This record gives sequence, structure tokens and C-alpha cells, in this order.
Amino acid sequence: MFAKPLIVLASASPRRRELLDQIGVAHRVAAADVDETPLPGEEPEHYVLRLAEAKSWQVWQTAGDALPVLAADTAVVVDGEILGKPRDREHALAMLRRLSGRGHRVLTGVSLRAQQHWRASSDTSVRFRPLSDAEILAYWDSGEPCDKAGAYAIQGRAALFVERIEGSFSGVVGLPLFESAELMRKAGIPLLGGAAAIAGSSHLPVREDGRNIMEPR
Ligand SMILES: Cc1cn([C@H]2C[C@H](O)[C@@H](COP(=O)(O)OP(=O)(O)OP(=O)(O)O)O2)c(=O)[nH]c1=O
Repeated sequence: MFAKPLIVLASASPRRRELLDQIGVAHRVAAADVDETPLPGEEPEHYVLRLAEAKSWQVWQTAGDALPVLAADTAVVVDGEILGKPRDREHALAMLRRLSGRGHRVLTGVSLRAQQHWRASSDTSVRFRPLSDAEILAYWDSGEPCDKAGAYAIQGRAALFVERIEGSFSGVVGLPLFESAELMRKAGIPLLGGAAAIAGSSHLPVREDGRNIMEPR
């Protein structure tokens, strides 16, 4: 028997589903379809939060069953530039060559929408060892890069490239579980049998009026 869903996950990403399963949050899925083009000069944290909010809003408007809606967006950032999912093979190879032998950041924005709106983000530093061109080509052939931000999956074979990570592993995979759980507790969604809000948390609720509200935190 399936557990009754507690939330709607506004995502087509199998990784996000698996991560929610990992912490035992029963959910149903309704994918959102939003334009992922960054605004001119947009800061990476603004970008991932804006897209996460747009995804949760789109599903909230159409879901109809009043369940809280959770959405996320992940971007790789190198030299201040946002790398999304690669368009094609050449784009993926160029991204991987750029990430080789240096550090980058992975940002994930999370939005949880019910009668109120809450949001959070994770910012993780990842360092790749130098990659040979043969390795990069073989990695493309593995099929892993094509639907991943930055053209890699830390939870897959790209684990072979990661020298160091500081921050949220689940955030890199696409849904920072610690931060998401804080938001879910605030919304009264029971986790491990409890539903109490976390005292002193820094995540502030966001006014609910349907617009993207991006005041600095
Ligand atoms: C960096 C990295 C990203 N990713 C994935 C997570 C996301 O699925 C994807 C980033 O693209 P997103 O646009 O964040 O998500 P999505 O289009 O896959 O899914 P949806 O919008 O429907 O929720 O990259 C990994 O799986 N592993 C990694 O190591």
C-alpha cells in the first residue's frame, strides 16, 4: 500500500524524487515547465531561487488539492557564470573542460508553497581534479552528463572527478535535504513523526501574492 502524499514535488527529476524518498516524505509528482534562461546580469542565488519559486507557483496554481508544493533548481557556477544543463555534446564537453582541475560552486534554490511561502538555498564548493580529454569524452559517452547542471552527476561516475566537496551533497544532487526539511517542518509537514518548527531558524516566510519576491536575506 502506498502512503498518502504529504506534498507535491514540482519536478521531473528522478534525483529529487529519490532524495525525498530518502527522508521518508510521501509525495506525488507534478512537473513544472519554466523558462530557465538567466536574466541579464542575474546573480546565481537569485537565479536558482527565482526558478524554484516559478516552478512551485506553476504547480500550486494548477494542483487543486491544496497540498504544499516543493520545487528546486540547481545551477553550477564558475567564474560567476551560471552553467545550466548542456544543450548538446559540444556544450557538455566545453563545460567539463572548464571544470577540470579547479573549484566551482553548486547552488540549489528550494521553494515550498502552501498558504505561506518559504524558501532556502544551499551553496556548495566542489573541486575537480584535472581531467584528461579522453576521460571527458568517455564520460560523455556514459550518457550521464546530458540532463545535469554543469554536465555532471556527483552521485554517478563524476564521483571519480571530485577531489573535495564542502557543503551539501544532496544540494549538489538537486535537493538539499537539511534545508528542505527545515522548510517542511515550518509548514507543519511531519518528519520522523514530529512536526514542530525549528526555533531560531533564519529562513523567513515570503509574502504570498504570486510574484517572485527576491528581497535580500
Ligand atoms: C551538479 C549536479 C546536477 N544534477 C542534476 C539535478 C537536476 O535534476 C539537474 C539540474 O537541472 P534543474 O533545472 O535544476 O532540474 P531538472 O530540469 O532536472 O528538473 P525539474 O526542473 O523538473 O525539477 O541536474 C545531478 O543530478 N547531479 C549533480 O551532481
